[in-house]
Amino acid sequence: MLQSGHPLEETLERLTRGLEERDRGLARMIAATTLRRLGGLRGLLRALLERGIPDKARRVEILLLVGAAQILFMDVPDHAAVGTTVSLVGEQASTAGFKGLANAVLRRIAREGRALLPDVADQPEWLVEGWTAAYGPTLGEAVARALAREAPLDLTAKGDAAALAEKLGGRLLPTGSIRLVEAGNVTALAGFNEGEWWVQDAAAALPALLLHPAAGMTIADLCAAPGGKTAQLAAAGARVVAVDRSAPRLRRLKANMARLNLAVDIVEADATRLKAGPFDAVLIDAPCSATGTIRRHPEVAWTKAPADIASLAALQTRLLAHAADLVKPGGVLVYSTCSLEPEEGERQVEAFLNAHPDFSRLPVTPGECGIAAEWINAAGEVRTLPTHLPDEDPRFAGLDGFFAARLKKA
Ligand SMILES: C[S@@+](CC[C@H](N)C(=O)[O-])C[C@H]1O[C@@H](n2cnc3c(N)ncnc32)[C@H](O)[C@@H]1O
Repeated sequence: MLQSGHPLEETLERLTRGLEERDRGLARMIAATTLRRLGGLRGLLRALLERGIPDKARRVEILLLVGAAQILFMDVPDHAAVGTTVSLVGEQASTAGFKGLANAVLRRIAREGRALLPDVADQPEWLVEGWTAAYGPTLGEAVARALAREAPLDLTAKGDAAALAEKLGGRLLPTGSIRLVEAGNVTALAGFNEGEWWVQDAAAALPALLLHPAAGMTIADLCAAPGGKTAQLAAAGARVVAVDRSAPRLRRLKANMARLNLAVDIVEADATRLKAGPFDAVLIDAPCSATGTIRRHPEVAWTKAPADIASLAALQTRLLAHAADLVKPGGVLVYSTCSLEPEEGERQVEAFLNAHPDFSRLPVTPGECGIAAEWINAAGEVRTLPTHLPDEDPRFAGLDGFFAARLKKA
């Protein structure tokens, strides 16, 4: 998966087909924990294996990472983690010769525990350096640490959020999202089949709120699938034109709207060439590196490279430039990304405003839509971080890293 760049969920879906739900859950947890802690775990193996592992036995390294993750970060009994890993190493002729080594390394990790972990970040260095440059050394490192934690489950209610929070025993956040921990299988939660809510990180719900959607407004959602923000706009009564260039993703959007019983116009198109509008409001929830979602998708940290950020930023620039023409005079444009990288957020908007003097920021104000002052930057844009929304109980803490700017056309 790390080589192919395929998403973790997709890979697990394929590899665990046919397993019982409990075993699938355990496999998911082992894989996600290994990826969340990959930086530290790799450093640990480098320190313990003075001579390294030959390239032809890469599988041994992967098994050791997975074994160490279970010993150091999961409730799996040490003897079980050691035993399973060593027998997997012994299963293939090409790696069987490393059984003794695997046994010795894992037993040492079990004996000495987390004290053995080197003082290195769990996220790739180039990303940590970028966050340190963007947010300062203290906050940048705190962001990297917060991204290694598991995220809670946030839901957006189609109707009365307070009533739904009570029904599900969840916590109602100031922005209207509902936060649950240890929810298990989401499709088994009350109200799923009835279309009363959908899964959406609390920060991901902010861009649509900034438009103050209401009946009588026509809104183009230019990068709409799978439809989290489309659903918010439609549930508020707006007429929504949901555009996306991916047919499979639009099929998911369609299924989601059917479950939620929401009607939207669906258009399969490249939004950089779309001929439509002008609209009262346009939302661009642009494709991005998704580094703000590493808590939920830990593979993102290891499957993205600096060149991806540059090419995504170029696409974002084109999307913004074309969207400018789709907004009617006096209308509003919200641009958002689930990225922590300023190239995909703050700098994108700065460049757009320099090139489009008919647009200006419509700053977000503290308290608007329940948005805390801490989540708003000096320019009046939303910049959430995984360190935001702290809580005594870490299972309830954090937000995805999101950027959202609201711009008004003269
Ligand atoms: C961040 S996701 C959108 C998530 C969605 N707004 C939500 O809240 O559920 C970005 C989407 O942009 C779409 N996309 C990428 N390039 C596009 C383009 N040129 N035109 C239209 N859609 C595009 C992708 O297919 C993807 O579905």
